[in-house]
Amino acid sequence: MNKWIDISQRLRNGMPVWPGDTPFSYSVSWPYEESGSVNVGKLEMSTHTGTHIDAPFHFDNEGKKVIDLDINLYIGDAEVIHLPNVTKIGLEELNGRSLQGVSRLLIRTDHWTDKNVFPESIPYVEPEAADFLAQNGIRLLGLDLPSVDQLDSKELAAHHMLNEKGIHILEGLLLNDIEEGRYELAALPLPITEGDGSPVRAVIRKK
Ligand SMILES: Nc1ccccc1C(=O)C[C@H](N)C(=O)O
Ligand SMILES: [Zn+2]
Ligand SMILES: [Zn+2]
Repeated sequence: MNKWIDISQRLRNGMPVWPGDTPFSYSVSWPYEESGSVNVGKLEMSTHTGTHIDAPFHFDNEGKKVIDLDINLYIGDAEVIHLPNVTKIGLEELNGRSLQGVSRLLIRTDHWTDKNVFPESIPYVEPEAADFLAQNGIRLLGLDLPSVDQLDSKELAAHHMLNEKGIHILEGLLLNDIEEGRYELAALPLPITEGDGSPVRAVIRKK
């Protein structure tokens, strides 16, 4: 049996977040010395910190919230593909990839090299790719990038197109040393009732 591999960014003070968004903060708000029995921590963070999922409510006021998402999306077989040196993820880049019998696709671009700094530019998903992925049965798309759209995009064409095609989004994976192939994935969101997104602990295991 292969071992589970952690493909999540560590949540830590000072970690990079979307420009202008809430910095990640963990502190012990009620220390052992004061309570007499326990350390109790306190978190402040954006729901889009590190490795996380987007709920459709993130980009659509009428969209589903985290609690409405089917947990079955986030556990099961996944294919990892490596697309190094791409500036976009479109039909050309995905051409010839066999996605037979798998509904989760994780794309390793290696583009976000220094995970201590937010990237300046990233490859983005082309709307036509969403169509292709949906036709191939993909329901969850994960990337080693902080967005599926260009960082300065206001239209968020890829977010919307993926959502329209029934494809859910997982962002900020760590896939540096992960070779292509078939894995099992588990990346469950927290049950945040009104959530527009949620951090996840994403893990994979080679099949
Ligand atoms: N946190 C933000 C603040 C302002 C504008 C966008 C974001 C995002 O998080 C977008 C990104 N595509 C995301 O889903 O993580
Ligand atoms: Zn997000
Ligand atoms: Zn997003």
